[in-house]
Amino acid sequence: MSSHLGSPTRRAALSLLEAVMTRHRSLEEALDALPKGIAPRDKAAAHRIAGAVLRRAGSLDAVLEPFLRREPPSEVRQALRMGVAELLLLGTPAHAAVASSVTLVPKPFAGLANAVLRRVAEAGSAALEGLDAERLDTPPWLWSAWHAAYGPAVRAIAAAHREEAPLDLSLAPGTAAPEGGEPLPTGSWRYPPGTRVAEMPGFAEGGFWVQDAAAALPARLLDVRPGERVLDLCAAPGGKTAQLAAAGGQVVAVEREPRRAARLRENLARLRLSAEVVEADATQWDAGGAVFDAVLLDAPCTATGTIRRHPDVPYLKRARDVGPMAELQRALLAAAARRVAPDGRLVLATCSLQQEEGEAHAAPAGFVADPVRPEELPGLEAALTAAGTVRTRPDLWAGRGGLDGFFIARWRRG
Ligand SMILES: C[S@@+](CC[C@H](N)C(=O)[O-])C[C@H]1O[C@@H](n2cnc3c(N)ncnc32)[C@H](O)[C@@H]1O
Repeated sequence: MSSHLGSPTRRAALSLLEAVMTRHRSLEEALDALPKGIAPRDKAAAHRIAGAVLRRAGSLDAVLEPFLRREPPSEVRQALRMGVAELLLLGTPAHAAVASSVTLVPKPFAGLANAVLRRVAEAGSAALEGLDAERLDTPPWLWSAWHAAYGPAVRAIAAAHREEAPLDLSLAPGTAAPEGGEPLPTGSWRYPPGTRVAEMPGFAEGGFWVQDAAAALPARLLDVRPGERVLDLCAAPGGKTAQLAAAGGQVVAVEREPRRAARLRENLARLRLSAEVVEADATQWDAGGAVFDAVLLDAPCTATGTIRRHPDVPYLKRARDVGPMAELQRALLAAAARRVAPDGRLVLATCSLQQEEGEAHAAPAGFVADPVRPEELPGLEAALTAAGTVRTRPDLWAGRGGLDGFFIARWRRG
């Protein structure tokens, strides 16, 4: 982080943190709500600072703890967290990190901020030593749920959430990968964290789209052949619709939110792929009796598998959200099953690490498991469960930049 980043960046970072941590808005919404005049470079830098604070807030608070006798106002706490993050995580020179955080707090707190951050700067990275960072930076309800589901691997999952995720691309058939990437055994291409896709050569021409390597698996496992009738339920922004259309499917894509459906159409237009986009609630949609050879349900979920990419998720979701989400998924799964042709197949995917939203889902009535085979998951055999479903986790492919956490099940009419 360069030392000359001015206050527009830090003011923007502070407003992002207030939006997410105090008002429980998503980081994406908060980024959209930043003043229009802010330069893209400042916006990206603000995003990076806010991301570092969201990922490590528990550790940052533990560093601040000895210096705070009473709870400061929320904006002061955020400015202090930002200062500590810049000092200890982002490599900002001490004088710039201290001075800029001090200017963010109301006058009566300037002395406190200055004194605290100087002390932290003196301690340097030693201030983080000995902390149980994995636990501190994970909300207790997620820690317990993951411990119950994955045992000691909870620590590796939490550690993976500290790292910024790489950029993964899916390529349309016949497209050459942009320079600087690494091919992954499952077919995606991986680029270093922070790579800006819209600036990559070929983006406007539409040969590729952003999609985590794990997010690319569900559509691949549906194994669509050219000309098949394919239904994509809960489709926007359309990464999976694009895969299904690129495989030659005659795709109907159903999405409930009009703004998201509009984005899906824009994305398909950029990619020069076609699908019939239907704006409807998939549980209510009247398909007029139509059935499909292959149905993909990428159901809405708590998204706890995407914390690496969305460090705001732990501040937006609560333990009590999981049950109702699983209930909605069951309703969507029943609706999806009704649209499967007599010899058709069905894939369910959720980007959650919560087992209620994954392993707990039973085959719909009249369906049997269509177990995924190891050769369908090259390099990712560890993600295959005994039941023939797929469970990816952020700590898989650890030396390679990790993966989002997905659950995938495949069934066919029995
Ligand atoms: C996990 S996201 C889908 C991501 C998408 N499949 C992709 O690959 O880009 C879930 C989507 O489901 C939509 N959704 C939620 N409930 C729905 C419903 N009842 N019917 C249709 N779409 C729904 C949400 O608006 C959201 O766009």
